[in-house]
Amino acid sequence: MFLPRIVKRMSPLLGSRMSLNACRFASTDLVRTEVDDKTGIAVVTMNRKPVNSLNLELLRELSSALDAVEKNKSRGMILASSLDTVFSAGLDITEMYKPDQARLKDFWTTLQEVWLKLFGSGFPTAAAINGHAPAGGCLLAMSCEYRVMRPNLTIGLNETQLGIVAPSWFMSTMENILPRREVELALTLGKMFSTEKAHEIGLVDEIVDTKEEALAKCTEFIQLFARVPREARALTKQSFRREALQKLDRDQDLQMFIYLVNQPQVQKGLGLYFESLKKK
Ligand SMILES: CC/C=C/C/C=C\C/C=C\CC/C=C/CC(=O)SCCNC(=O)CCNC(=O)[C@H](O)C(C)(C)COP(=O)(O)OP(=O)(O)OC[C@H]1O[C@@H](n2cnc3c(N)ncnc32)[C@H](O)[C@@H]1OP(=O)(O)O
Repeated sequence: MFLPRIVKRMSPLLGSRMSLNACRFASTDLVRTEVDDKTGIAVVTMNRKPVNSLNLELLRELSSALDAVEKNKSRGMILASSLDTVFSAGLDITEMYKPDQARLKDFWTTLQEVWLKLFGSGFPTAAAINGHAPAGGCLLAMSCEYRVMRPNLTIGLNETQLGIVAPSWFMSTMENILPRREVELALTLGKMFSTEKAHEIGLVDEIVDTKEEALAKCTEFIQLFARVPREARALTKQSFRREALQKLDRDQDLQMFIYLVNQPQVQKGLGLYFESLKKK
């Protein structure tokens, strides 16, 4: 459950530029939201060790954080990770392997919700990709309008490598950034791009050395819109994204997901993949 703890104070504990400004914090264990009072930009930080895998609870808290950013009328939102080397490992395999059926339904519905809110948000969004971003992690980053990444990491939709299929709205999200042919190739290969390659093809906008620099670049991007009327900007962004958003038939997508995940060969594949991750 989202229980925001909101305080207003000067924070000598925070590093970088955030420390200079009074900040409001709305935090839970899994997601920390800090709004810089000077810029009005919210930094939403995922904090689920060891790899920010997206389980039901993390997704619920992300969903609530997005509601809070919208409600607070923040100038924009930066999505980041508290972990040193991982942005998000994507969907938590344990939610899909030998699942409790009621929870599985909740899990997928909440993922849809997070995507609809993030991809369809009116406020400006940017991802500070300070660690690897496979599959669902890549989806979150791609749902933002701008991506800044540290070097020597990986990002991509690797689902086919796991023997599963990325839903069509994952594909549309990548198609919002890259040419269709490039997307088809990336998805059929289950390609994980290095930071450098992702930058070369335009999946990532900038490469920086540190998380602090990534946050600063994301802030600069969001501040580009400071003088653009908020509503006009929001409607323009949403017009560009409407087709992809409307294509998602939530009920049908849920039924398809439940059916596919419960197939014995998919369960076997997920089990083997999970074991291989553990043995690593
Ligand atoms: C033919 C028909 C087809 C089928 C259709 C079927 C279904 C279709 C429907 C839906 C599609 C579903 C879409 C899914 C999208 C996804 O997001 S799936 C998840 C994909 N994610 C990954 O492949 C990433 C896997 N992880 C990694 O590559 C690495 O962990 C990572 C690079 C992120 C970090 O590396 P490192 O720092 O070295 O950490 P470790 O690898 O050592 O991992 C630490 C512990 O974390 C556990 N873990 C890692 N990833 C996950 C995860 N995604 N879920 C759960 N747990 C994870 C790992 O096992 C380690 O645990 P341990 O410490 O050993 O207990």
